[in-house]
Amino acid sequence: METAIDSANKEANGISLSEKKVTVVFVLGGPGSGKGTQCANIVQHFGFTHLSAGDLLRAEIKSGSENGTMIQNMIKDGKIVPSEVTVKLLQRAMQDSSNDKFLIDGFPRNEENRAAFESVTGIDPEFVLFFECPEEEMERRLLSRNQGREDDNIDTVRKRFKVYMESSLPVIEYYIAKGKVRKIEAAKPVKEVFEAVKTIFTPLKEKELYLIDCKKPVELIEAAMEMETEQQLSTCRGAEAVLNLQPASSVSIAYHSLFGPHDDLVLLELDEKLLPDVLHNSLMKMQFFVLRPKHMPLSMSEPPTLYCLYRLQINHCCVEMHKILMRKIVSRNWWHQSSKWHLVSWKLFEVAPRIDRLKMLLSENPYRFDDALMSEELDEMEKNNTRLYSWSDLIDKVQASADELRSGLQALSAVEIDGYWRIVDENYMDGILNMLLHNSVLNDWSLNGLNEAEVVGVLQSDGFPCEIAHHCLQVYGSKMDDGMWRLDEKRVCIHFARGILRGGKIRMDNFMVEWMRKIPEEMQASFDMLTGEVLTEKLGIETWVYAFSVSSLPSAPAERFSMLFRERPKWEWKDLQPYIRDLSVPGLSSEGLLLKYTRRTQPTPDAEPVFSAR
Ligand SMILES: Nc1ncnc2c1ncn2[C@@H]1O[C@H](COP(=O)(O)OP(=O)(O)O)[C@@H](O)[C@H]1O
Ligand SMILES: Nc1ccn([C@H]2C[C@H](O)[C@@H](COP(=O)(O)OP(=O)(O)O)O2)c(=O)n1
Repeated sequence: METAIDSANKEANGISLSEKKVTVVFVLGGPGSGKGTQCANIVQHFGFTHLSAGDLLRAEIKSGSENGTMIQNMIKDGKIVPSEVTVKLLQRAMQDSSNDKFLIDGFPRNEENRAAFESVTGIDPEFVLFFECPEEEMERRLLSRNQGREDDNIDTVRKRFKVYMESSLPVIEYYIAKGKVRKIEAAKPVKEVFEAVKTIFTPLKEKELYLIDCKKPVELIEAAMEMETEQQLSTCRGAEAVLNLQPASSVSIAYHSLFGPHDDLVLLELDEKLLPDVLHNSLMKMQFFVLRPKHMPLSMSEPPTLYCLYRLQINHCCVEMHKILMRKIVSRNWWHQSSKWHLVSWKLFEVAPRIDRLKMLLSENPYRFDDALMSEELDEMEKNNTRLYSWSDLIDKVQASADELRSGLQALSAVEIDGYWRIVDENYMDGILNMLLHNSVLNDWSLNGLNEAEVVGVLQSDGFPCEIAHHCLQVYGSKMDDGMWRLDEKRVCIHFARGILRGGKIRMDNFMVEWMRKIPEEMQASFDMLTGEVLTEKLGIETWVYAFSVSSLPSAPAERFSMLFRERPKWEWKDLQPYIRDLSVPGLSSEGLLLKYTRRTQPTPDAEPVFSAR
């Protein structure tokens, strides 16, 4: 009968394992230190294949190999079997496996083992996991192991300890010198030991990022979630466990092998109202979408810069999604292995939506007077060529929730025209606002009580499209309870200040004269309104004013601060505050932001603090 050793011999000239690019972790420690127990956990969570040298040798005895008796006698005596035999068994097991990540447990047990493995396979271990445990504890464990092992008797155990001290410890010292040993205190309870083991394997896993593939059958996701979370969270299972995850916490989830491998990120967006449905009834209809484009940054060290999105579909019709309950980053890897489940652990980070990107996209092609004339003639082809974005295009490109996108569009004063979201050119907005004000004088309208239908009708007859007329009311006014519109003094005044300052820096007195001249009679402008819109500068005895609008600054804090300090190396708090109050960084207070990006100095205790670049 052909044994494992015989056939491994035959294969010795086949594909070399080093060509197969395998990852090997050696697991060492005294007999009974818990190597086998922890290896089982590592396999479950990190997708390695476990190869126990002892188990392979015992299987070889059972197989009736010609070496069987020799191996049996050596084990009974606590001795180490010749490397030739053990290395071939390991080599054969690795070659037979479709996995490329192996935990080799109980090997190399002496220098000869180590050298033979190295020269036969050419493999250098990724690292060596070393379980350190006092002898009394190991002895106690071995004598109550109850696996029917012939060598778990006090005499053999003592011999094994001696061999371990004399032959195995030098191997560990060899790897310590190479900086490869990761030591674990193994005398603690199994769970605690595994916690320590996990932290060692986690950085290894983080080298790769994976995602859920939306094209795979949904039942598999659910089944997989059920399986893993059942073990992990007794009160909270399946999709519920995922949905209930708190930011910065994590849960391990298993996916069926049909899902892998993946290399992207996922984020969850879900209408709160749908939650009960999702949790109790419609689980089978869940579908996951991946919206993160390939070019997104993958750095795990800066979670707030990562954006990912996974969406929920119910009954195969896309549901309008209102609220991000959480964003999830699949932060763990996915080892290909022969067993059918793969494991992945999710970590949640709150991330900010990419509103700068929205601004950039919409600024590519603002809506101008010409568009108003051409709108009807523009066919689909032309629209594609002129970079227009519908709601769903923006959801895809901006990676914000529906709510965030809506408020981003509002902040940019964007308007939906013919199904595409547009920023309206400033000159065009100026034209329509002036026309509205002009008509209010002609028709004796009060700016505190404008009739929508009348205003829109008149503006339309002046050649402005209906959507733009409505948009003008929305941008510069607010609708009151009685259905009438009131123009907002501040917004109108800022509009005119911006218009004047578009020409560049201007002396304060000239600016004030021109500004007052533009402002409608019913309104009162005050310079305070321009906080966060303009900066002033003393040149000799004169004060000059220039546009520096918070809305034109990037929304990412690092870029924002760098822009601010480029503008002015030192800022007093009262000047700085309007330019940073809108910054919202999940998990970081405004105090935290200042600490992170600025250096604060206070010449005397009662002087105003001054902020400069850190
Ligand atoms: N951390 C631990 N605390 C208590 N008992 C343990 C622990 N780890 C393993 N054991 C038990 O000790 C015995 C030896 O563990 P095992 O994993 O077989 O060790 P090894 O593979 O290093 O010889 C087993 O019966 C196991 O259930
Ligand atoms: N590299 C190895 C590993 C194990 N053996 C033999 C000698 C060991 O005492 C037995 C049992 O090893 P195993 O790793 O299964 O068990 P313990 O860690 O000693 O509890 O197998 C060997 O000869 N060479």
